[in-house]
Amino acid sequence: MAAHTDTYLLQICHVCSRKMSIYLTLALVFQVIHVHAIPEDPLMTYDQWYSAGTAAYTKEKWVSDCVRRCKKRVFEERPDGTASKEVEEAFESLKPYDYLQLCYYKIDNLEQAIATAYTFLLGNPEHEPMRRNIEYYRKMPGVKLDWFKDIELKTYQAYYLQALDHYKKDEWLMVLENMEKALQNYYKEHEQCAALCEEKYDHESFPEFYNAISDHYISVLKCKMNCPVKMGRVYGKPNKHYLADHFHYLQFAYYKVGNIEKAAQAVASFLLLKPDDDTQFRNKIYYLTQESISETHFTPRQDLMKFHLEQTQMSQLLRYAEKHYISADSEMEEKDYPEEVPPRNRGVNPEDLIKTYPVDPEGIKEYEGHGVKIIGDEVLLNGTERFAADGILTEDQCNTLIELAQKATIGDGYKSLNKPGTSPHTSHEIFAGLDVTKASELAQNADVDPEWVQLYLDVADKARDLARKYFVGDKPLYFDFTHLVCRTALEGGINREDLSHPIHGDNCLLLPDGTCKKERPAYVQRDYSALVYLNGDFEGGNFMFNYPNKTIQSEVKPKCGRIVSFNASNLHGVQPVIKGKRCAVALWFTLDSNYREAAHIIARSMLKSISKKPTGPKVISHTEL
Ligand SMILES: O=C(O)CCC(=O)C(=O)O
Ligand SMILES: [Fe+2]
Repeated sequence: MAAHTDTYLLQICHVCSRKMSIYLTLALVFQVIHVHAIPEDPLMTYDQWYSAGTAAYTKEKWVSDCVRRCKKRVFEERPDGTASKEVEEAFESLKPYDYLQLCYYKIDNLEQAIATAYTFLLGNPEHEPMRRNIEYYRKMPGVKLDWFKDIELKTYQAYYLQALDHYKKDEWLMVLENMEKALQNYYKEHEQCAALCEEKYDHESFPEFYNAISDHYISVLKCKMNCPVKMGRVYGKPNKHYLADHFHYLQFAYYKVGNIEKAAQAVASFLLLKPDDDTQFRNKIYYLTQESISETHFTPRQDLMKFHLEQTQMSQLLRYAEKHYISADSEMEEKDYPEEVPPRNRGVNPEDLIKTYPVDPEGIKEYEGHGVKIIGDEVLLNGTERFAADGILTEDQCNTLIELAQKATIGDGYKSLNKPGTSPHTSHEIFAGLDVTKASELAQNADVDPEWVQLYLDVADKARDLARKYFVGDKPLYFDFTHLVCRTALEGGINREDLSHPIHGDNCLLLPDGTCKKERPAYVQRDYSALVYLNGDFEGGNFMFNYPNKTIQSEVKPKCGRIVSFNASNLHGVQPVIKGKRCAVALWFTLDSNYREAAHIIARSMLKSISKKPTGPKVISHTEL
């Protein structure tokens, strides 16, 4: 490469390169940072600008093209805020830096030539000519090391890369400091990226007003959904798990500095984004073996939950739009949004064991053996994949488990949603729960009789066995989460219009149109659910299966030893507990071994290690049905 010194050419090149860099800055700035700088030539589109620059470059017409472009001085508004696909792709592969570096070199701006060459090479490490250029620059006299810098690097990426550097050197506190900053800057950058999607939208035709609004909105949503993809590029290379990876490094660094709770939280955050990750699942099992850690510590971080919820809602909206608006080519309808509370007092007093609409007595089957009797099937319970049975626990066993539940922490399991002392679902009840890990810790600390915990684990096993036999046959069914919960009515809730537990599916997000989407943050891994009831001496609190419009399909009145089990997508809820305390063991099962709850295994081994041997016949056996 030979440097030109001709002054005129130098000027022209300067203009060209300025246009290129204005374009670069503007296109990136305009699209990413939302700053409306006024360019020299407001009528030129980005595409025109880009092709002008590249034409001047490729034809080595450093004079004519640049001059022609530079003479055009019209001060109107830029006609197009977006670039074509090809131009966008060129930018993504950092191609403009290739042009720019030569331009800078030709006008003897070595510092910028080096920075642009270096930036290009980072994104295109296999590019031999640029590698040779860099070698050439390195050997030039007067060149400073800090001229080799990445112009494209954003703050969020810079912190991320710094954190990785510290990670390599085992500097854990520095990893934490930089990775936390990287995360906060990622969210900020994402906000800006999403804000830019609100830019004007060019309609191909002239649709009528409502269609125009819908089209625009859909295009904005699509653009916003693409932000994490765009932002996951480091040095021009895509990383699909860029955001999730932050939590991987955070969990390790928090572990290294001894903050196991934050490490567990980071694992849960990672799994929220990438639920089938084996390594993090194994980490989770490992952390669960630590004394201070229980299942409840595996709650994703608030900032991520907020971010993830927004993403999920956007994708739901987009799907909804694609299904109902784009494909059907019709307007979205609001009219069949269901009511929040199902119609009650349908003239039937829920006194019977099971109330169904309609009732089919023929559907009742006796389930032979071992004291368990199926009292409700798909016909009786008026829906698919569901059953109810009696006799899974004796009165004594129910009382023991209720006693164990007294040790439950208020709000346990729903920490993030719950005001202390009330239920996450209704302000008229107290909600307190105990998971198996917590229960076994209580046994270990001699706060409860280990037999009680053994009973808790055994009834969970029995419920799982029943569900497996009823729904899946020979395949294994794993525990996903197990929770002993009591809901206690507060005074003065007689005329309540709310529910104890709003209508929901256990593995999906219920949308206003009554469909239930299997998407995070719902626990999509859950395949079957079961409730084992421990008492019936309270008012209200019937379990119900519901139609998508939230009206009732069938009800189950809780009583000691009764189990209701169903496909986790079945819509269901709990009617308000008007008086007294309602206790149950809630269980969620999964067919996916990646999600198996390690807590049961750990709890059993904890119990084994407790010297006090269980006595008496309270423990139920894992009998075949
Ligand atoms: O307690 C019940 O009957 C149902 C509770 C429930 O649906 C849940 O916790 O997801
Ligand atoms: Fe549920």
